[in-house]
Amino acid sequence: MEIIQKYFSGLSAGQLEQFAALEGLYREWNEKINVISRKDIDQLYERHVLHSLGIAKVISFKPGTRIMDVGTGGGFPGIPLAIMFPEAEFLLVDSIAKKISVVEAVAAGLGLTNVRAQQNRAEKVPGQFDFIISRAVTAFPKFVSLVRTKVSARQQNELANGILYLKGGDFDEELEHFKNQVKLYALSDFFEEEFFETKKVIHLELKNNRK
Ligand SMILES: C[S@@+](CC[C@H](N)C(=O)[O-])C[C@H]1O[C@@H](n2cnc3c(N)ncnc32)[C@H](O)[C@@H]1O
Repeated sequence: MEIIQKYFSGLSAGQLEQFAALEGLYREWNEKINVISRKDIDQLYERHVLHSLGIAKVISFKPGTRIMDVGTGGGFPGIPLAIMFPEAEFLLVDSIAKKISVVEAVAAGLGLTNVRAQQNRAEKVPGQFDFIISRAVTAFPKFVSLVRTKVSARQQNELANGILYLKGGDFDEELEHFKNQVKLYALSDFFEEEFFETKKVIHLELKNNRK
């Protein structure tokens, strides 16, 4: 929990309470439905919460921004970002119903009013969003093809609407086709822990977003 305050000052008492409550909620729910590996749950704040908040180092979502988290699993990166940006609207989507039930329970436990959860395949979700966020779902080119039509043309943030994808390791090959279109933000520029050494936020602006 201290690791969140180390990198994000100015959180309200309510936000601090919500971040603090995550550990108990995930421990409780992870016993019923496994959404986080046992090894990782001991490092929940670094590997899941702070990693998700890497996106908050790249953009501060304006109030009213609509964000879809695709393949959210137990709620990452969507839940920590929904705590961070209470005035932005988050739709957390996963194709597996059990995972969505964990997301709903955690969001209710935190009292988050800006989170909706939907069991669906990303490509079937109706509507459009300013940003599609995601971590660890599929190879980048496939991901782009899944969500290409889901990005709204109405711009309301400094960063152009599109995809914000959390990736680690060597993904040069996956980005080959998008080389001149993506912008990479190294999380090691923001966070000093070894876990973030190769972690990046990939931003891809998506235009031509008609169906
Ligand atoms: C490895 S997990 C990652 C979960 C979470 N994003 C995280 O980083 O902890 C990938 C998740 O993506 C979901 N998924 C894969 N393809 C999907 C699709 N087309 N639409 C919705 N969910 C999908 C899977 O059900 C799974 O829960």
